[in-house]
Amino acid sequence: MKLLNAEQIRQWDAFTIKNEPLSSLELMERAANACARWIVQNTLAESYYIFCGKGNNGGDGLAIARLLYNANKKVAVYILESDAKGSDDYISNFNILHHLSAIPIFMIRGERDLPELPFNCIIIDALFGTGLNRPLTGLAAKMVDHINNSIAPAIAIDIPSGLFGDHSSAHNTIVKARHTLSFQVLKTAFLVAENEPWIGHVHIMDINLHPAFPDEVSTPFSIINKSLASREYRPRNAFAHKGNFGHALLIAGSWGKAGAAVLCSRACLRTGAGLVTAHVPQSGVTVLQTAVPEAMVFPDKEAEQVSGLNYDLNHFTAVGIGPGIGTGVKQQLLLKELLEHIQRPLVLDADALNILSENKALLNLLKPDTILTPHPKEFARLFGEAADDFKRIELAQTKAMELSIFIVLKGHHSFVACPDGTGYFNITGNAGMAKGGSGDALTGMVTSLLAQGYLPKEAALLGVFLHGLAGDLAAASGGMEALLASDLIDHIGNAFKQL
Ligand SMILES: NC(=O)C1=CN([C@@H]2O[C@H](COP(=O)(O)OP(=O)(O)OC[C@H]3O[C@@H](n4cnc5c(N)ncnc54)[C@H](O)[C@@H]3O)[C@@H](O)[C@H]2O)[C@@H](O)CC1
Ligand SMILES: Nc1ncnc2c1ncn2[C@@H]1O[C@H](COP(=O)(O)OP(=O)(O)O)[C@@H](O)[C@H]1O
Ligand SMILES: [K+]
Repeated sequence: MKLLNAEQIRQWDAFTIKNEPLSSLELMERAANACARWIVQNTLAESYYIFCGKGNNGGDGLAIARLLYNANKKVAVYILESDAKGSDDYISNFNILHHLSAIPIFMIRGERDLPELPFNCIIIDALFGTGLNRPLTGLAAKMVDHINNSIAPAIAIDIPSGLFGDHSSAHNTIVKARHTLSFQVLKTAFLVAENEPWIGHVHIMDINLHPAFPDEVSTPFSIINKSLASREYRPRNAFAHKGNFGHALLIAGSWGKAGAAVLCSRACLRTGAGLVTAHVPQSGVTVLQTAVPEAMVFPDKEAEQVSGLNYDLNHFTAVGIGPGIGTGVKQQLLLKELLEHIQRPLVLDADALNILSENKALLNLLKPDTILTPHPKEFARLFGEAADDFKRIELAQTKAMELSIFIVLKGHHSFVACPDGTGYFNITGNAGMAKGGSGDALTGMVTSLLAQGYLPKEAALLGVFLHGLAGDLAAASGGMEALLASDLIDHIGNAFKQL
């Protein structure tokens, strides 16, 4: 699913108005209806304090006020006064509301006009939406501070006021919403960690924008959703044999970190690879053969670390390297040798990435379409710190293009930067996965898909989606706190079944 920017969402509104056709006021009514319905179904409050600007976001707020009143809720409306006369649809809704004398409307001209907010009210934030074009200052910023200083929860309409949809809002004054009710599609602002303090729980209201529009626009970003993942998925042929599903090689583990090799291998097998060989130090052999009897083991000549490649890499259909290997001289030499000789699809994770960070010249050895799976710290070590999350995403895209590789920037919404300049945000996964071992499972899963013949882009997108979905299914059955990477791996099968 394409990820549209604020301007494209505005164009989608206009396209719907022209082609459905309907009036913009009717579309606003549809949006307000969806929000009011959600508010009635999901909240119980003594009263609703609705803060409105004079643009269309404020128009939404005025319509919501009327609909909540019609649903027997106690409402009061506070309008941020400005020199602007207000958008047409704002004015129409203001006139309708004005005639309903039962709803009190207050104009806020100065700080003294700000109402006291009782603890048992709900604040509806309809001050600014996607039309925000600069950070809030003056009375608007004071109003937001006033909302944020209240203990009553705020529900933001479309986007918390003060937040930009498509770029960083660091240092802005922004409404801290408990819930955000947004329209039709996710905005980029909801996908980055730096906005977590403002957006609360995001709920997407379907307002039936015209389905033909997304096909007409091109966007660099997309969302990995179930339909995209299902399109990538290739079910197994009934007459298949293990030779059809490739042979994955995983180079992982060191003394005290044999678990990384176990998790990685198990995830690789659970994702469907025909054969899995783990190259581990000798100390890891018994651990691996006991914990994952389905995997074959290639014991290194060293006891505590992997140190060399004494086999033909062409024997394997895909290779994953990094989890728990350490960053010593021998591992550095091993990685260099691997990068020089490999002719197969490759995934680099964890310590393999840390070695690259300390030996940047190795980046030039990366073959096209290699997949790197850094978390934000590993990414910073590799490519430098970014000023904010949006800049980090931009940097990932630049580097993916420059080096012709895939970069899976891991996080709550992992971002897959592709060498063709496109990028994909994942929407599965949960905070239960924020625990050592989850990343090792991802390495095994992506390597497994590569081994089975999925193209690197397909493997990265499907792997990230299934990994998050398996985490979600595991969390649904055992809760987030208790979630182990092993539980995630045990749910990979159920994740496949949902495709
Ligand atoms: N037909 C449509 O276009 C629909 C629009 N919808 C709503 O319309 C919103 C967008 O409405 P608008 O484009 O009118 O924009 P806003 O309602 O976000 O308001 C923008 C207005 O505020 C001014 N402004 C921007 N930044 C400011 C700042 N920092 N300080 C003071 N003033 C500032 C702008 O000049 C503009 O006049 C969406 O977020 C959504 O809530 C929905 O009703 C769905 C349908
Ligand atoms: N809060 C979260 N929401 C969704 N996914 C998460 C969250 N925290 C971690 N993850 C996922 O778990 C994995 C953690 O990987 P990583 O940081 O490399 O950890 P590890 O120490 O297990 O290797 C990533 O795929 C990441 O996207
Ligand atoms: K808002």
